[in-house]
Amino acid sequence: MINRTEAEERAYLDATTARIRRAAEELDERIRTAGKDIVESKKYVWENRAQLDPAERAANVVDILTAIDRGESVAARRDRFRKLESSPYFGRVDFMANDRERANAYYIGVFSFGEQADPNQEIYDWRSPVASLFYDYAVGPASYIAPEGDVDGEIGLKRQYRIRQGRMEYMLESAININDEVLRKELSRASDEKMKNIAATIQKEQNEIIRNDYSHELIIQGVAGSGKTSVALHRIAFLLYRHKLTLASRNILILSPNKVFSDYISNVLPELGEEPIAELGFDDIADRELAGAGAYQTFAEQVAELTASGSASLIERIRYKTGAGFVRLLDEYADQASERFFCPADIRLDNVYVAKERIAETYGSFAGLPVKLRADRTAAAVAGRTRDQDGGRLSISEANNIKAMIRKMLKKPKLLGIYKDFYDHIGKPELLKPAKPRTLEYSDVFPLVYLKLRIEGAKEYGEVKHLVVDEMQDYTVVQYAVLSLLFKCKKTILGDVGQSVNPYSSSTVDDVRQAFPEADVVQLFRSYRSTFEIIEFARRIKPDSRIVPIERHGAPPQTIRADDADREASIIGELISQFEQAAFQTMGIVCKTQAQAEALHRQLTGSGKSVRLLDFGSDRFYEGAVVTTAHMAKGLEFDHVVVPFADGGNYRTEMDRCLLYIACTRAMHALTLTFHGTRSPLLD
Ligand SMILES: Nc1ncnc2c1ncn2[C@@H]1O[C@H](COP(=O)(O)OP(=O)(O)OP(=O)(O)O)[C@@H](O)[C@H]1O
Repeated sequence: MINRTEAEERAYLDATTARIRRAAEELDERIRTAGKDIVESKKYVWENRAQLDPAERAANVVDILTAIDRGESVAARRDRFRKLESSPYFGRVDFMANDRERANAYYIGVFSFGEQADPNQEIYDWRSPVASLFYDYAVGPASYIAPEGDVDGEIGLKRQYRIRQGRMEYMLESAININDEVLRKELSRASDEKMKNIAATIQKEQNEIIRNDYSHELIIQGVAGSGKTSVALHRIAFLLYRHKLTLASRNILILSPNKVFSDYISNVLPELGEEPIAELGFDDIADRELAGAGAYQTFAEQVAELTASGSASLIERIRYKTGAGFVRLLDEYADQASERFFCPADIRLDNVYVAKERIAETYGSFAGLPVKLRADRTAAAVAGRTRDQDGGRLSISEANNIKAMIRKMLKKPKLLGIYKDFYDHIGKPELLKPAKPRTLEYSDVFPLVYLKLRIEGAKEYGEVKHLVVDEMQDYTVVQYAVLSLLFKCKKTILGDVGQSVNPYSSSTVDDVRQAFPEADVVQLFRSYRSTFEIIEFARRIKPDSRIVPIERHGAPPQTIRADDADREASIIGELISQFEQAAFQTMGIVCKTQAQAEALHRQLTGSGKSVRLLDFGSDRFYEGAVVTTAHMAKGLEFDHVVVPFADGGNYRTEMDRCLLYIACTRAMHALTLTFHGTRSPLLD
């Protein structure tokens, strides 16, 4: 066995970092030489431009571009080596395959490094087949799936390391699975400005999801803090590694709830050596599909309206339009509207006659296609088959004439007209009510998009080969129906039905499955973000949650009663001052409504506190103290969370319960609630 003792491990680490440094320096040299060559080649082309013929010039340009490409990929490798130099590996498994006589020590890192010839000198990428031993097994019998088949054997040793700046901070030997002690140490650290990779401490139940390469659609239902987002991003990194030749970062798209969240998660893939992936919001989809169709409310505006007041008729409209039966009604209407919009008539030209019955019959044979395509196909088919009165083929101009006449038989009203007609058709015109003059309510936006796609046809996002949908509970059945038309690719869909910010239009796992009946579903119950005490506290707010805390302890959450509103604001001010003295990086003051957040932010900054407002207009996550709403804070986390206005008037309904639960579960290490008046009954 190599490197038995800690001293040997430290010497091995020094030797390894030195090898990596040398390799990085060699690459530096190659980059410098390549850079010089490129400059020389450019100079040559420029100086000889008069003598070179166009073909030679083009060939030279291609050479230069290829050299630049090559240089960039060498630079990317060099950057990976530089990162490795600081932290080459985090784990080790000694594994002896049954058909071998000796065990190999496999060191596992974020990237691979070394010569294939000697496994003991190599660092294995955490996504490589052999690395799965590290995540899935304790010491004892184990197996992994290699490209050539299953490899069975025995793990004799498992170690974990924390190495930073080339220095080993600790090393732990574990007979059991990824050591709880290491995980606890990792989770106890103060937060960063951005989400970090978890490659060193991926848990077995998470690893199974990350390495799932077979599900076309995978739904991850996980409690707050169970690592869903982290797991989804690591799964993407895994798939990019496994399918290098066919899948690239540009083929992956994440549908994210807002720009702050996108910014927050943006470091994970680059840390894992992959390019960042593109992100899109449902608002972008609406903008793309409804360009020119008129104004509409945004999701944020709907949430603001609901959290501030939420009239019974608004709630009824939202409920109706997000119910499972609603997509069926839209489908039925789209099917028959396609028939209604097409009005065949006899065609009579000098020497040609086409009966309307023939046109109708041809149109019928293209049932199922979007109307415009259906009319085009009908026009082409009828014009191609028609003969003149003498039995001869039609001239080109006659055929074009007939095609144009048939296309005109499609009497499709404008999109909004169709949508209004839909409500008349189902006998519920009162359900279409503008949010303000000439502005559609948010609950109408995606039914309208869906109807448009069904009637006019969907233009898919062709380059996308994998779609990640985060916060799945906040999208409606209709939105999933829209996704199923626009994205036929593989999908990872994740969320938590217990964390809906909009209970009147949220989706359950079953709702999502209606759109993707073949989807596989996995569930996560262990929560990693918060201390045991914070999770116990959150569980009181939502007793039906199946959240399981991990054994990491901290101060019990505090609920502070103030005498009045001014006193409450000054208590929050004091908490900010304490935070500034503490070792924490982030503090989230999480309000229920946007109006409350704005007012509190004004008050705090007015009294000289350094605190930012995080709202729907924000586009990045900040360190320090921020005032925000539960809706915005979804998916984020803070070292210390303060929940102001936790009184019975502010938090009382079932929707408030969800918002309060979301706010509390954003806390990693400390949680404080403040109120004046009566304490919210949801806390007891
Ligand atoms: N295996 C792990 N090792 C270390 N940290 C982990 C692990 N799994 C999750 N975490 C940490 O737990 C926190 C929560 O993770 P993440 O945000 O991915 O969870 P989530 O399920 O998406 O949360 P939520 O739904 O509440 O927003 C993060 O700080 C993440 O780094």
